[in-house]
Amino acid sequence: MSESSLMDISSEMERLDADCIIFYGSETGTAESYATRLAADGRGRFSLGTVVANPADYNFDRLDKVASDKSVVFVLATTGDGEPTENATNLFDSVAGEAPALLGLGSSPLQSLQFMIFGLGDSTHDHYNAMARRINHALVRLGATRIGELGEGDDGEGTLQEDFLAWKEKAWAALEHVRVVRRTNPKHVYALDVVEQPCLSKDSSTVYAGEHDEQQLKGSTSGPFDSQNPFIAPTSTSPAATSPTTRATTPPEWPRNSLQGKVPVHIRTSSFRLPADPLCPVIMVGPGTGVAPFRAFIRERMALRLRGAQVGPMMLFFGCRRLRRRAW
Ligand SMILES: Cc1cc2nc3c(=O)[nH]c(=O)nc-3n(C[C@H](O)[C@H](O)[C@H](O)COP(=O)(O)O)c2cc1C
Repeated sequence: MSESSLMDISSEMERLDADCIIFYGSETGTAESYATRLAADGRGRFSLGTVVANPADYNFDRLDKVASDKSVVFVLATTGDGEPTENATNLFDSVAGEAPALLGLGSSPLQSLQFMIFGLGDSTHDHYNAMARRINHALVRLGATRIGELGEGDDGEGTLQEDFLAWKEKAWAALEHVRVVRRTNPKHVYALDVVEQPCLSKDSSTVYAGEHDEQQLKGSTSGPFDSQNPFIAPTSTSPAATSPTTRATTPPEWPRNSLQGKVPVHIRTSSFRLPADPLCPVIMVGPGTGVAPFRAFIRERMALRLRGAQVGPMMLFFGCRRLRRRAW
């Protein structure tokens, strides 16, 4: 795109009535999907007008024009040898290049800009998260104020997802301190009745504890848990293997302080399903928590088999970077 056809950020935010623009620098799509999730989160939780934007389409030389009641978010992967992704090169040149045009506007041209930033990187590379670090440094040098921490997700340690989720919560909390944002009740939250069954323990064969994520295994999530600070138990259920009344079981460490007869459950629907034909052979590759739906697939076919149905062969490949991370 030629320089003249690049869009002006502040006019575009005005046109779209956006409170928050989220730029992603992405080579293989992860940063883009995180930006999209962040935008949905901001809309759902705070009714923020969020827009996801490709930096390749925008002119960053006039970042100073962004109004002080707006927020700019950067979700940036590092590629090459500590380089910006292809779609973020103009962002990099305008903000962190050798002679940013913005510097021609004075010593602190971005003093009214407030930004949030999360980097995606891999600590096995020499220039870990170089893109987010350099953009963060350059923006602060140009006078901008960061909201929350500089988030760093580590693909090398396999904690990208957990790092992102942890950063996101802190970043939203920081935004609440500097902006008048009101939390809204998230959609798709169901209040399920809690039925105490003292005869059950965590070792009972009918109790399924879900897949714990990295933070829960480390014990770094803490209550009180509610819809704004959810206790996440990534899990997947098989309709053939479970009855409607016992389908959801709480993990043994479920925070009992939040159970007052009802438990709010946010169900994220997915279109990820077994093939309709039960005879179809299935090869499943599920590293990390990605193995959760496959466990349900296997239980589904086991249940069908126990009922006398013919089912196709299944192969599951589970991978993780280190033996000690093998949670299951
Ligand atoms: C070819 C290549 C080069 C990379 N170089 C770096 C690097 O220098 N520093 C770093 O922290 N991460 C590096 N990474 C890791 C990526 O930033 C990380 O995997 C990120 O999640 C990719 O996000 P994306 O899917 O949005 O492109 C590299 C990844 C690839 C594939």
